[in-house]
Amino acid sequence: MTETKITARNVDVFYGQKQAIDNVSIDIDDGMVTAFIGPSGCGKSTFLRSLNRMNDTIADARVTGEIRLDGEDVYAASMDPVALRARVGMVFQKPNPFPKSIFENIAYGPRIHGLVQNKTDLDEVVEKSLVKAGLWEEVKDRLHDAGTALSGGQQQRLCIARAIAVSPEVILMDEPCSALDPIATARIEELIDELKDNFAIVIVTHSMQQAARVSQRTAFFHLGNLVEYGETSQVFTAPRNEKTKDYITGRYG
Ligand SMILES: Nc1ncnc2c1ncn2[C@@H]1O[C@H](COP(=O)(O)OP(=O)(O)OP(=O)(O)O)[C@@H](O)[C@H]1O
Repeated sequence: MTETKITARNVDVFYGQKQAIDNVSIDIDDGMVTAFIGPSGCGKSTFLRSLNRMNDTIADARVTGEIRLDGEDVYAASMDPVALRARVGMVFQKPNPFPKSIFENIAYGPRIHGLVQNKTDLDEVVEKSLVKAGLWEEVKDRLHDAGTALSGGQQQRLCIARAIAVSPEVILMDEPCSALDPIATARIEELIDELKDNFAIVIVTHSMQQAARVSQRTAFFHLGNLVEYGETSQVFTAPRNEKTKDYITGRYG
């Protein structure tokens, strides 16, 4: 049975006086991939970042409305943003490994969140995370090499492994393949498909083909509004809204 992981109600996001997200309400389900699509500047990344309070780091950004993770108010004073971002992890456009070894990239999170008691536990978490991210076989003999020495696609899988290492419930991905070649992209897409059974995944993508390939739900944003949200197959084959139809048929973008 489908379970809702995140509920957003009447969410507005402002940068100073400028409104970037206008009254968005959406339920994001567990155990599947939700794609956010829409023309450049429509607010996809802004809304994505509001789900784990990454907008808190932008000085003049302001979020109103309600966002709940498993019923808990994400913006409550009692919610620790650092703990929240471990529960709702994030993978960015450009792979951004720490300037540390492959091992340390993964070990850092579990250590600071107190998820491991000793070196054996830590080794196990590092291995499991790299296995889940499909990177273990490629790096197991060079765990102490710099993470930045990996290829772009490997670095992105390292960043996914780093997110997984702290046992998140949700993984937010902001155009995770935009800096990758088609082969590395295909590898990440396969990985997203494998991971979806254990996490709720939300992906912002400019590629409608990618949204169609990897997601089960698609949300179409336009000028800060959520125009249409539904099963990916429905949104792509029988869009209910004219604007969605125009966008997916390439009439504007
Ligand atoms: N840090 C910021 N300060 C001020 N305005 C911003 C900031 N980030 C985004 N915006 C504005 O908010 C609006 C939504 O931007 P956002 O990046 O969320 O859109 P997007 O749909 O993800 O775009 P793209 O597909 O080009 O990445 C845009 O008008 C943008 O210029």
